[in-house]
Amino acid sequence: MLILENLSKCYKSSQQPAVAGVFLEIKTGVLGLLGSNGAGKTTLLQMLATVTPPTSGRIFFRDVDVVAQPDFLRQKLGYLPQNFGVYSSLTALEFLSYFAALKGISSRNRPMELLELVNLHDVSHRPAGTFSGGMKQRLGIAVALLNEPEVLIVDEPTAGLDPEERNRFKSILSRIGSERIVVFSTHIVSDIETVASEVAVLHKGRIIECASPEVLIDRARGQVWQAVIPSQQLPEVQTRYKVSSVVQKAEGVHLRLVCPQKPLEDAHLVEPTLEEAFLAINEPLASTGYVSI
Ligand SMILES: Nc1ncnc2c1ncn2[C@@H]1O[C@H](COP(=O)(O)OP(=O)(O)OP(=O)(O)O)[C@@H](O)[C@H]1O
Repeated sequence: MLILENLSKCYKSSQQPAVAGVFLEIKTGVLGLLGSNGAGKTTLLQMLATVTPPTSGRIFFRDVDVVAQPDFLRQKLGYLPQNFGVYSSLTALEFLSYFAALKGISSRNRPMELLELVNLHDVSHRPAGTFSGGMKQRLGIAVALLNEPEVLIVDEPTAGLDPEERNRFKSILSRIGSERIVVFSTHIVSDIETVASEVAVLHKGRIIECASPEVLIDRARGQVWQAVIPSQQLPEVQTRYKVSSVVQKAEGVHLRLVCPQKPLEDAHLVEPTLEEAFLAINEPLASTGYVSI
């Protein structure tokens, strides 16, 4: 288990802390760290990955304080940073073999085993520079897994990927998360939906929610409504309520909105989506620009 205790990070150039007083207990499984741009996700993951030290607070891995002893976690850690780059002229196999040598991995078979795991074995002899964004990300995961880490940290892995690549990537993360700690950050709610066993929501450096997707959806039951309104009423409804979807049809505008009480006379309750569960959490989230794709 990874335990974050009152973790904070203040950069010298900024008056606001990037991460402020975070407490978290991270167990085996996939933790999705959800937050809008600038919420502090990268800073938090960099502290977890022992790349940057916290200004205050502690991180424990198996009861060892890894702020004081970073090497204890580093040996058991895989980290895929946000801007992972490949050496374009090296083939996937050469690239992995190069990192295997750097990390002191003696098994000659390990690079090919990992290329199979991330489904790149068929293109192992292709230069990595010719790969799509998703293929490069999968190669990055293979690099992060070289040392068989117990903790895998992945920063915004699905940014810029098409839906098919995104799904492939998520299924790899969920397979890895069945036996290790995986922490990945995103600002896309639908990324969390199918892969994360727990979700922590970061807002202005603070964790404002941490629960499983099922619990979050359950809490939103009774607060999500569907209604059909004339299109001229839409601007007013949008200013008064948290509207989660709008579909224009011949008979009027079909909309879904999040509200603790019945908002409109003809509204009826519907099953919440995870995105609506986030809208229901509290006010700041409504304006943080989460997108569902
Ligand atoms: N090296 C740095 N020096 C000063 N301020 C920084 C530094 N890195 C991040 N920040 C600031 O800390 C805050 C959190 O940034 P961070 O990159 O951790 O957020 P994020 O949630 O990962 O954002 P994004 O989704 O855009 O990557 C922001 O206000 C950012 O401007």
